[in-house]
Amino acid sequence: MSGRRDAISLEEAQRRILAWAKPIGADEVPLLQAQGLRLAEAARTESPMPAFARAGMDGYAVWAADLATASPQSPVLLKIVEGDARGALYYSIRSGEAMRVGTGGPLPEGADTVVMQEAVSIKQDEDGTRRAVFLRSETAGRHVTARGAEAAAGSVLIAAGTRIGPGQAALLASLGAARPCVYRKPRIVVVTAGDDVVPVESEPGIGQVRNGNLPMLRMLIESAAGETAWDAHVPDEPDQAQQTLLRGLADADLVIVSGGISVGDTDIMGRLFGGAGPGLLFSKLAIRPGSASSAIVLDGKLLIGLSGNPGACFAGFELLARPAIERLGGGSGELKWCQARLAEGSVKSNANPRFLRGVVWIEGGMLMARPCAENSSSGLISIGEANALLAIPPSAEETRAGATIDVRLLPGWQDRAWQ
Ligand SMILES: Nc1nc2c(c(=O)[nH]1)N[C@H]1C(S)=C(S)[C@@H](COP(=O)(O)OP(=O)(O)OC[C@H]3O[C@@H](n4cnc5c(N)ncnc54)[C@H](O)[C@@H]3O)O[C@H]1N2
Ligand code: MOO
Repeated sequence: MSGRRDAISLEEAQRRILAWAKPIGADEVPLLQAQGLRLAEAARTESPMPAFARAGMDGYAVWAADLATASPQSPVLLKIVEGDARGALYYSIRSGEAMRVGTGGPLPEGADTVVMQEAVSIKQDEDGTRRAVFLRSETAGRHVTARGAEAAAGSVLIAAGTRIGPGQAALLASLGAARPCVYRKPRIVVVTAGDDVVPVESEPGIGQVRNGNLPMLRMLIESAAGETAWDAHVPDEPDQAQQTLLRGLADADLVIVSGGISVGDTDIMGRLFGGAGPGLLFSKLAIRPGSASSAIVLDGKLLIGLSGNPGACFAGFELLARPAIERLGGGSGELKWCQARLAEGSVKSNANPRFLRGVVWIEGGMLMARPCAENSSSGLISIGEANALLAIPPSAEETRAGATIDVRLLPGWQDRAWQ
């Protein structure tokens, strides 16, 4: 058996994965536990935002027209009427009056403007009446946020599917959403495979390596807002591998396998992808690295097979597993690309698109990119160095410095981009 498999394009592979993956359900959770999850229902405001016209400064609420003629030579004096200490929700002023207001407090009815207290002096008449003295006119509406200035009643403030971060938390809290309804966190089982892979605590024998893909995949899953239900390592023993996979499929929303997926004699997972069974989505991709990536639906669950080669495993996760996890968690799963200028040297093109681990940075307001050294499928160091995947289009020629290429920014890419 040659083990020959038909390659499909990355776009087609992503389409097949996303056609299968659907959000797995939604729950109400305490607001703080919603961090990083996606909102399942749009958040609306029932009242206008803000709900009342609000003072932007500590000072005096006035009717701006009263100050039209104010100047140092001809001050305008307005009678101070009393509000409460924090503002004057139930108070109103008339022409000729001013009222003390605090930052964030409601504007009294009749007022349209706030004058900062630094620009106002107070004068007391003999009968005890206090007057505010204004030396300048003021534009109507100054230092006032109108009722509904941010949003009208009934507006959608956060669209369904939005990931919840600090800004969304502030908004949800202001709406009283103590337990927002969010898409469930996808539960993932990670299975690494191969007699040649030993636990991190062990001393590798000849031809063996430590299991670096396991912590890498677990952290990648975390960065995609998924959670690892459990992980396991299986030796090159088909029955054990099958048992583990079946258990994984029963427990998880998605199973990710690393290693043993190719056509070699010991590639136990590869046998799964070798036949063209009904659930097989693909078993080879026309990309480098990551060409051995595979996917199959078994027992109604998705199983993604990634290369054991660390660099290819990483690329396969970013291009296939991340979109699947995003989609299961209520996102679109669509990978966004932007453009960067290739900074130095030239990059060898291939008959298939290449997705190189690279570094992007900002220089003169432009996004620049360079591939990491040792960008092979088995490369390890470049995974830690990369903050982007650089898409090198297929071509007979090399891609030269100065060319504009598509780049996929990796989570936390800014940390490096500004260094
Ligand atoms: N005749 C063919 N051979 C290969 C093909 C092919 O189409 N025809 N595809 C090649 C490509 S592309 C890749 S990528 C690899 C995929 O191999 P496997 O996924 O089966 O990976 P393994 O053989 O299990 O391991 C490869 C390599 O990676 C190391 N490894 C494995 N697991 C881990 C781990 N958890 N942590 C760290 N390193 C790991 C392992 O020691 C091997 O060195 O197949 C090509 N061959
Ligand atoms: O999946 Mo393999 O990486 O193309 O090296």
